[in-house]
Amino acid sequence: MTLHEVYKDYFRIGAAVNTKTVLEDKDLISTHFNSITAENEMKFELLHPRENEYTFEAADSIVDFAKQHNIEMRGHTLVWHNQTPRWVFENESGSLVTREVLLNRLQEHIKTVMEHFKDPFYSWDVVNEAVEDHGNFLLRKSPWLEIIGEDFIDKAFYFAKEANPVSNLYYNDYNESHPEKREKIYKLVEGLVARGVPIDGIGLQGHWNLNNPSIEDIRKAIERYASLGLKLEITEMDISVFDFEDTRTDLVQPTNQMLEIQAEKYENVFKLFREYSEHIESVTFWGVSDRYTWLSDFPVKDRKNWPLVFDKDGKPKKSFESITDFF
Ligand SMILES: Oc1ccccc1CN[C@@H]1C=C[C@@H](O)[C@H](O)[C@H]1O
Repeated sequence: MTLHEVYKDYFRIGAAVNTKTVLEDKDLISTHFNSITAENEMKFELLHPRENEYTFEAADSIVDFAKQHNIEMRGHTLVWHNQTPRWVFENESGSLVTREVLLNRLQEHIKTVMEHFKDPFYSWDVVNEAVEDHGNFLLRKSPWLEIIGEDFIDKAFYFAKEANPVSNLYYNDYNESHPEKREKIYKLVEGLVARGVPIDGIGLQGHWNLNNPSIEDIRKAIERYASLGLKLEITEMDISVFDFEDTRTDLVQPTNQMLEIQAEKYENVFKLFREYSEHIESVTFWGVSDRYTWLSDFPVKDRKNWPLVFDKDGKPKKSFESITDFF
């Protein structure tokens, strides 16, 4: 059976794709996934590189692929501190714009993007990674926060809801299962809900590795976020064979032990997802197969990684069996 068929009674199964992988991996994608996310093509810098110029071609080729194969889409992402062009925050003289100017630019971007993609996606990451990982500040320093103020998040959700009342609107973040970050994300979203901001869900990115986070920490995060009465999506899942701090560059393929541990971790994580499937709308892998993963360039540049359930040749790994052979 295919991945999305196995999970049809639980949640959507998605993959992050780009204009290259939708061509090279089209069979694997159309067979195993019923949701796709554009890895980069719907980010601010790629849709709206200059104030009066929108470039939708690359994103449209991905949407066309999804339509051809009856695959649903989730949008990523409208507001982020990364991959956003400097022009958004500056006026002609290069100094920072005012709160009003930036709010107008944000509203216009969101309205234009939502109106362009006529058929609404089932969900959108409205704000990505606004919470500071460590320390006393709740929000990460960014031009969005510096120029607009703390309510840039509220405003983004209101602009998105006004432009697209159909899609589910998400706050998305990483390290979401680390207790300290979990409580900060919870506090941010609890405030949004309390103010009546139109947020529908929390995206747990799920960039994990063989050793971290523990299954228990992931369970606690799912329970904590679900207690807000919101939907959950696992939005960018991969299980790196290296710990975040591990900078080794000697491997040209994963060791058998790594693949065994990875398969066990995928088995336990998906067992947990099935247990909480009433709260989980989708599980998206941040890539299609080990042939291409963003982790081969992060956190160590040019260091191959093997984090997904299909190998570099598109063949199912032991991890694939461990998440499909459960009944
Ligand atoms: O795991 C992390 C650690 C530090 C910073 C960001 C991240 C994850 N950040 C994600 C990863 C890749 C990008 O393509 C996504 O848009 C972004 O949401």
